Amino acid sequence: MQKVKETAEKIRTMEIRGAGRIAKAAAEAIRDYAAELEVTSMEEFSAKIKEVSDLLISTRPTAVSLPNAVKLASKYSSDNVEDARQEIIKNANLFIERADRALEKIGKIGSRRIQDGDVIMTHCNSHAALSIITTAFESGKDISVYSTESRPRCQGILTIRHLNDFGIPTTLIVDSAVRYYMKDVDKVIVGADAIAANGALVNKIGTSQLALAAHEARKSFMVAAETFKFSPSTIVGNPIEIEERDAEEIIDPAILKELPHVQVRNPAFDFTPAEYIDMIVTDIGIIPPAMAYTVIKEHLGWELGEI
Ligand SMILES: O=P(O)(O)OC[C@H]1O[C@H](OP(=O)(O)O)[C@H](O)[C@@H]1O
Repeated sequence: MQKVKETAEKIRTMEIRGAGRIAKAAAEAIRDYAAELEVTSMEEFSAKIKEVSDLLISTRPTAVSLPNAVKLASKYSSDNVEDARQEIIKNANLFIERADRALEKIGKIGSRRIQDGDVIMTHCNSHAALSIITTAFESGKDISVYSTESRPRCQGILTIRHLNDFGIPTTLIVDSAVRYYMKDVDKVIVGADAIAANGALVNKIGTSQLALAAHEARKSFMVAAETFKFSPSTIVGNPIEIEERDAEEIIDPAILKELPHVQVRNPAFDFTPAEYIDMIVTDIGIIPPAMAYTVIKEHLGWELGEI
């Protein structure tokens, strides 16, 4: 349990972050917990697996990859402990392998849509979006990137380091410079924390500003998302909760204490409506946002069981 608690804490504090990475970390945590779990009955086994699943899911509320991963990894049908344990180990490993393969596939599929000479803008730090960009560059395309700072956690710094390691010409800009530079950009590529059944995207706060600016400037807006980023529960109209993080990510609490009339809001994500999205690059191919429901139904729904 201690190891699961540590992983949960790392996800909560964002030491482990990125919708895909937290999903993989949760699957690993459940697998290792199940492998070592000592119980005397199946009831106890089920209760313990549920307890760790709930703990992991509670760490961050928005990225649907997390509950999807937990549900897929902790799935078992056997009614004896040893077989159920082996099922969980197998399902968790399957999820982890699938997640790694998905990133590669998204890179291959998405990079075909990048033209030689393209200037790309990206936001935050998405491993899926970066897979497209670096695959295109490695296939010999002469591209360059504008990367936003992505306040308040500044994940843009991770992105520029990654792009720099590949030797990709990159410009770091503040979030408020997105519209100013959009005229110089050919394509916007962002990741996803969740995609709703109606094709709306939930991603790092500020993503919808990139989408609006791209729409205004008639630039292409591409989303890179593994199929496990699609949200099954949105089929039945459940909303996706937007995580609001601590004020101290934005302002020193000592300063805030001196300002009794000031409050701070710090939503970590926003919604981009489907009409601003040209395509979603998934591991099963490129789809228009209107096909989100089909992805959930045919590639997630059955595996996740009852919504
Ligand atoms: O799964 P990958 O593509 O890496 O990232 C997807 C998204 O997850 C991140 O969330 P956070 O930084 O954990 O809040 C960003 O919003 C990013 O766009």
